[in-house]
Amino acid sequence: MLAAYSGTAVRAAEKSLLDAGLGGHLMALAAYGLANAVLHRLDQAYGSRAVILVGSGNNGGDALYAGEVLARRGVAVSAVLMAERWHEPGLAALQSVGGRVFRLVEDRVEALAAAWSADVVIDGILGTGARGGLRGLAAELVAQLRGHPGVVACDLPSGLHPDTGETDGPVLDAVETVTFGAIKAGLLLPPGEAAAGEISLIDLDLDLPRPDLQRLDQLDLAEFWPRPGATDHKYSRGVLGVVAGSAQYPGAAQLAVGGALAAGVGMVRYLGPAPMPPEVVAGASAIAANRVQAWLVGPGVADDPVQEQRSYAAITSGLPVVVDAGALALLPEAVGADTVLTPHAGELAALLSRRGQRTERSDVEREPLRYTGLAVELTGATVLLKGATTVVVSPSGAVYSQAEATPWLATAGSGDTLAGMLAALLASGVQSALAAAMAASVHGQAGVLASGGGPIAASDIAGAVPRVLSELLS
Ligand SMILES: NC(=O)C1=CN([C@@H]2O[C@H](COP(=O)(O)OP(=O)(O)OC[C@H]3O[C@@H](n4cnc5c(N)ncnc54)[C@H](OP(=O)(O)O)[C@@H]3O)[C@@H](O)[C@H]2O)[C@@H](O)CC1
Ligand SMILES: Nc1ncnc2c1ncn2[C@@H]1O[C@H](COP(=O)(O)OP(=O)(O)O)[C@@H](O)[C@H]1O
Ligand SMILES: [K+]
Repeated sequence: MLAAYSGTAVRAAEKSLLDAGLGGHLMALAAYGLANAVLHRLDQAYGSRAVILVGSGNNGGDALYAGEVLARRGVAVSAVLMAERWHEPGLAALQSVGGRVFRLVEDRVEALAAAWSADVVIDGILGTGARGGLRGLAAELVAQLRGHPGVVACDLPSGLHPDTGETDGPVLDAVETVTFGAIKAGLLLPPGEAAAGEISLIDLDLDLPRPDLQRLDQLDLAEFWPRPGATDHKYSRGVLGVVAGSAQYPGAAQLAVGGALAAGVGMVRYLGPAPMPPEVVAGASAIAANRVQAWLVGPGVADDPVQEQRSYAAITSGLPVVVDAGALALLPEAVGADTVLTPHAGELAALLSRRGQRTERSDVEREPLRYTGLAVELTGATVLLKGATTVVVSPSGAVYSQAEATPWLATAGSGDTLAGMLAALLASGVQSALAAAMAASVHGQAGVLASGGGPIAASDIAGAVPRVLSELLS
């Protein structure tokens, strides 16, 4: 499990060490970690060139001391002072080993040329002390360096909000971010997380609280994915009730049920008009509440009053329920954490607008964590926001982000499959936010496996799920 923290939490954890006079020691550890990561990227240190973009705070200080280490190893190092102030001892250390210095206000052209001809550009402009994004000349230089293949970010890409992943102004895409003390949550959150590249953590032995964000890995999935025991039978594994599809949209129901069966559930009971595979119990007009452990409602139900009525009954049944697609519009005033909403950005904007918070899709795309949290606050539900990186927020404050997916998953019906997989986990008794993160991860991995780098149809995703799971669980 990757654990990530807000910038504030990391700074608070550092405080006792700083109070004990260990600030210089921490900076030295950070600088060595950063320099080592850069050295790993260079074929050989001697004869390579590095340019350091230096902001006014300690982030610039870390980068300058890393520059000193690199220069001692034979790298030709130049620093570009981006602001009117800089970390004086750090600059003196770099100059003492022959580092060159440019000042952005005076030497823009030379600084830009040096950066473009450098093997590595270290982005040390802003770290956890930033307020807002890059402005003025710094923003211009960074925009002119867009596409540089050798950017290594110091602690985080400058201009990326450490807590939220939001960006305000240009951000330089890094191949690697060397982050200090703890992974910052913003490095794992859309829309800015892609700028971080590969993430390396330099341990500073901080005493950290509960993480602000978690990302599940393969070991977590293997631990938490339900597997039947020798004494299990179909009812003990969990029975899922599904209200999906309509005469107009039968396919959504088939994909959702396909997702649930692939994820592994004891039985699916289906309400609706879509043709179902033989393993599904279908045909009843209602299902007594005690005959299922969880519900999935919504895919393909819009504009079918009977399906909408059934969806509403399931949502208000008190059982765990996944509310997807058309059923999002049927949500009562308040629900509980066992209700999991699965909107994409457009559906989340519509949901918030119905609750009196006028929101556009572009707002959600700019600040996904904030608007997902707002939906949790306004509904009481656990919310999974779909996208290239999927974000899950629960009323308990737990936040997950999963980024296994491929853009080939952006195909009609892909979300129906995800909803089915998630609902299967709820029926098996997995706690809702964890189930949401697990479903997003395995859905993403199944998409990657099914795609193999080329296009997929939604039904291919469910087809690949058992292979992903058998690899995980064996
Ligand atoms: N604490 C520790 O022990 C350790 C900390 N470590 C390192 O310290 C980093 C945090 O350092 P930090 O607190 O000095 O802040 P930092 O991110 O360098 O930038 C703030 C400076 O930039 C300025 N500024 C702000 N916003 C701006 C904007 N939008 N555009 C332009 N300028 C802006 C602001 O100046 P002001 O405007 O306030 O005059 C201020 O001077 C952290 O990320 C990690 O790398 C590690 O060494 C481990 C030990
Ligand atoms: N660019 C992307 N990269 C990776 N995954 C994506 C991307 N766009 C969408 N997805 C994933 O594909 C699925 C699309 O769901 P959704 O929009 O609900 O489709 P539908 O409603 O047609 O089923 C989600 O799981 C989402 O996370
Ligand atoms: K930085």
